[in-house]
Amino acid sequence: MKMALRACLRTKPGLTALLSQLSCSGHAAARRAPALVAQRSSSSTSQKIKVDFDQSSGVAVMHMQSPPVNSLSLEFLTDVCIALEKLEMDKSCRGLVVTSSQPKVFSAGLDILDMYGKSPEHCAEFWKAVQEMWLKFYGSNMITIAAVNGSSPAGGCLLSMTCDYRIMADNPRYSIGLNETKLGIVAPFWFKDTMVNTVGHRATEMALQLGLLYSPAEALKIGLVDQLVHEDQVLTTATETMTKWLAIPGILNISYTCHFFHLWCCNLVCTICSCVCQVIAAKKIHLSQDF
Ligand SMILES: CCCC/C=C\CC(=O)SCCNC(=O)CCNC(=O)[C@H](O)C(C)(C)COP(=O)(O)OP(=O)(O)OC[C@H]1O[C@@H](n2cnc3c(N)ncnc32)[C@H](O)[C@@H]1OP(=O)(O)O
Repeated sequence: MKMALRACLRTKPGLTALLSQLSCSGHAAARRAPALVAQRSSSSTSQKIKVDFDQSSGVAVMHMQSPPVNSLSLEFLTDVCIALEKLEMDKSCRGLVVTSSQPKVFSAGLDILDMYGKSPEHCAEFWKAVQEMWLKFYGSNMITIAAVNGSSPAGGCLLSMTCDYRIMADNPRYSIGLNETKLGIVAPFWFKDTMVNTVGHRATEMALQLGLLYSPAEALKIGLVDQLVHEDQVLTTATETMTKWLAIPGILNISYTCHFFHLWCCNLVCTICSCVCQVIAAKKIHLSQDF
């Protein structure tokens, strides 16, 4: 699925334009962008994101450093999008590892304080930033690996699922999953679709209906993560794994993408049809009650 968006971005200038319109240009441009210096190794830091880029390997590591739990606030999401945009523009950067600088937590998901009691304008901007993060990761031209070195509920799980590969710390105290139902929230359809593309329909159905959070071992079993390693090895394993992925010529990825893009389009059409059917059904019920 991620590959599909990537192919689409490569082949359809229209979508690229659409994505760049959706991109950080509004709120993000107003913020100071961390610069990536063209040298062998460089480091750029915003308040909440630190990016180390090794030019010799073409791999960048994005450290999320927003205490206490890397919750996805508007400010945090904006910094992530700016950093991603910068890396994307640098054609020498081919791989990205995302990890957390916070102990025990990869990301706690959407910042609940940024969603509660805020103006409609703030909520709209916040929600746009969430979608933008998803689009930028899923549509990235880079190979992306999530080094999940702590718990990763809800939006944190979504973030990891937008990556090509997930390595999680093998610590039973950590958990990962889309637990929105437990919070009394319905996960948006694109959260659901991202999970379907990762673990399949049945596992997603169970996970979402019950709002399940999985231990690392359970997550590995259903394919929510791809590999478990000792806590201290998460980042090194991610960079080693990246070498394998980058050894595959990018062109081969593209051929898979066409197939996945087709599936993604079908899925979107089905979702739209199902929404229309629900509206028609609701109207019919309403009319039949009138008579
Ligand atoms: C219409 C919307 C559709 C989309 C819907 C949902 C998507 C989402 O992502 S909603 C967010 C869901 N997130 C969660 O349910 C996670 C809740 N947090 C936790 O489970 C734990 O905090 C976590 C396992 C991440 C870490 O546990 P601990 O290490 O034990 O830390 P604490 O629980 O003590 O938390 C420390 C500190 O962080 C604050 N916190 C935690 N999560 C969030 C969050 N998502 N947003 C904002 N703040 C968060 C927590 O309140 C503590 O604050 P203080 O009490 O001030 O120290």
